[in-house]
Amino acid sequence: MRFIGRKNDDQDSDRDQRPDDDNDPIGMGEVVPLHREPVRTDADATDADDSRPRVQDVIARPAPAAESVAPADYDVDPDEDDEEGAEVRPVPVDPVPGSVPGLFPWDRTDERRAPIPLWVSDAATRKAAVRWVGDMAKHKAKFHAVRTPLYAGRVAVRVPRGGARVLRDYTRWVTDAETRPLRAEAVRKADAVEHMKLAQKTAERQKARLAISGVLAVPVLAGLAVVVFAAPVPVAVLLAVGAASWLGVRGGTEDTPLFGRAVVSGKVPELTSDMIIRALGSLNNSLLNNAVKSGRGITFPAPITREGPGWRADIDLPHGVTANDIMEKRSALASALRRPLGCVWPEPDPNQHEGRLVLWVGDKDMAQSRAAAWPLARKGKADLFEPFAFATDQRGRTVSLLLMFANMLIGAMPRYGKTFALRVIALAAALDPLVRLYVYELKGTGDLASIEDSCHRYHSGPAETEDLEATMAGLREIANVELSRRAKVIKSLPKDKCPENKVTPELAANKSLGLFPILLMIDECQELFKSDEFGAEAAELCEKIIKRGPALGIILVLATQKPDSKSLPTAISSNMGIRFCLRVMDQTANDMVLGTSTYKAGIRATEFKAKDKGIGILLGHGDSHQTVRSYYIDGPAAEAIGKRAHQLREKAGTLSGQATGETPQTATGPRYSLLDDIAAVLAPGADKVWSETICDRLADLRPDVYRGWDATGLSNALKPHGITTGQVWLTDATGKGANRRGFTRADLDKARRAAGQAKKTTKPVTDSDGEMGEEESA
Ligand SMILES: Nc1ncnc2c1ncn2[C@@H]1O[C@H](COP(=O)(O)OP(=O)(O)OP(=O)(O)O)[C@@H](O)[C@H]1O
Repeated sequence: MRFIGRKNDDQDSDRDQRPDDDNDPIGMGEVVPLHREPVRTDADATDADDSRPRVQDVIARPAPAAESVAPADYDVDPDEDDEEGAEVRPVPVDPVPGSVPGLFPWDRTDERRAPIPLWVSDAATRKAAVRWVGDMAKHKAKFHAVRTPLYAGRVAVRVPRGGARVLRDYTRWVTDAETRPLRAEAVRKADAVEHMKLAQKTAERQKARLAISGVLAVPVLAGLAVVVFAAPVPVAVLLAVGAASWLGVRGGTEDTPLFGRAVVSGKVPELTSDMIIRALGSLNNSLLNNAVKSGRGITFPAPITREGPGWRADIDLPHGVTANDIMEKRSALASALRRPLGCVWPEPDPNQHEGRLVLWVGDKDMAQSRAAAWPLARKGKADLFEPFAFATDQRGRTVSLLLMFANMLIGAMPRYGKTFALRVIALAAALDPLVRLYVYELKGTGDLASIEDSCHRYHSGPAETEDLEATMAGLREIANVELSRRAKVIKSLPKDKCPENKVTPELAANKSLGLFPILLMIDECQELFKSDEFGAEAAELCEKIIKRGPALGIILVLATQKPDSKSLPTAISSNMGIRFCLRVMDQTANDMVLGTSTYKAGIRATEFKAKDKGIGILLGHGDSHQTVRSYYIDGPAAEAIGKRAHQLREKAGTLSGQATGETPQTATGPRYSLLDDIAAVLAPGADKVWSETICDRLADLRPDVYRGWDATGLSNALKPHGITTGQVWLTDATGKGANRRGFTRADLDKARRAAGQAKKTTKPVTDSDGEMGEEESA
């Protein structure tokens, strides 16, 4: 039993020396923890208040017999404590023996080991095994096929020697050569009787063997004659090759076998409990050191087994040491185990206590292990309401991602796999025909072009003004229009159809509601955020989407190669739900992508090396972070998947926007400006107007652009132009006065003048429906 509070000094020192002695910490037989009941000393008697039980007054003494501990002893009545003359009565604090769960086997929470080995039950491990056998067979066939001429040469050289050996062995057999030493020994001992016995036996054997040879010679010679004179040439050649090979093998020496070895045994050292304990003891952790020294405190709740291409050990660390403590020292652990860093993966077990460590040690460095094929690469659809395969973990198991109701940030230094990771997400979303795709790639290399013809909006460009404007158009369309439209639709739905006030698969599938999931993806988003012209507005719009989008079925995925506060506003980095950080150089970048203090907590993408392409830390998708490698989908594979996605959408009738051939209104497309359009529909002489009136008139003016706009959307669209809407008193057509949201002509004129000054020459602008035009000088 254990104590709460303080024991006497002797006990403490003893306990220090024996940290794991559960049963007898002070060497006095079983001890129970005790509260001090009213202690009747003279000093206490003078001050009744001091006699109340206090935690630091806990004492210990030999345990009473278990049965003498009545449950009533657990109730300590504080009033009783105050009674003068009460006896010192120890009160156990541990539960009554027998009341603890675990007394009966069915009360225990023992983990059951899987009856079927993992390589049979786990599809990934099974696939890895089958793949290994196939690969090995292929490799051996290729290895020996290439060496065939060499083997033929060796056979030719060895056939005479092989023939001579066969002849020698035959002669030895016929002449009973193996008994020759016995006969010689009999001669040496001058044992005539023994010699005669042996000689007679030998003569009999020789006779019998010659007879056998004579009988066998007939079919052998006949067969030989048939092969030479009558057998078809291929059969004769095959038999000749077989015989020559046999003689060649017989003619070889042990040092130079006929066939070379196709595989040099690269034995991976086994992982043993001794190795693990020694390694844990070298991590400079005093609790671990004590446990290693005393030989107690580190236990293995399950045998060390093979799991996937590596070894798995489940370890219960000493009390007070957490799995996180070990993860922080992964590199020291790898050094202690004498394995490359990319092979050593300590992790917590989310289903167990904090001190349970799962240590997986791979046979190969993660970066060198073979990349698995993406499960959706050849067939299948995706459903963004369900997790889709995004990556594999160190053990080759699929790691799935549920993007619905979340946002995602991907960050890394250049050339470490951001775009490849984005490609997996983009292709998965493209394979869900319900999802509307807005894809902006500001590197300009067309890395995501494979899904262009499935996208509602797609733009790829080297972050020039027009590329940023195209991206802003998409952002405005979603943040200023879609968000409020969707919120209205959801609000108007009956409770039984939308109980959680968020988009459900059923609502998304109902085309008339327009609540299809939207995936907005911006690669190299730092280009947008650091732009003087668009940065602030982009940050504001993204924040809006991040906060309100998930419930409304809108998913924002951002990728950046420059995770610093200027290139990635904190309001955005701190609100992203899912994060994937590939290799970064420093703590700041690490914490920007993965979240504040993650570096300190030992979650470090800085530890990846130059070879760790596509490998990163994924956080926010499950209970704990994971090191994963995104699926590798190269250009041609992406093209093929993109084509399939387009066909799926065509069949489902969900192609829209640019995918249907609609030309986005770019800088060279139709030219118009929101401010000019408002000026055009504002009644002459009116010095103020309601937003809803302007929305109706704008929809009449350009239905393709302004249809569906409401007062909120208009306010959002006007904000970047410096116009704030507010309550405006006007009378309606019936002459009834009312206060509604609107703005003044003075504000409109001011904004148009400002726009004119900012752009003396005409310059492309985007409106809030994502269409682009040109704003002219006022
Ligand atoms: N999952 C992966 N497995 C193996 N290699 C990968 C993986 N992902 C990326 N790579 C390799 O890394 C290289 C760079 O990838 P990618 O183009 O995605 O980098 P990036 O971070 O987007 O670069 P940039 O910052 O220049 O945009 C690729 O050419 C590819 O060879």
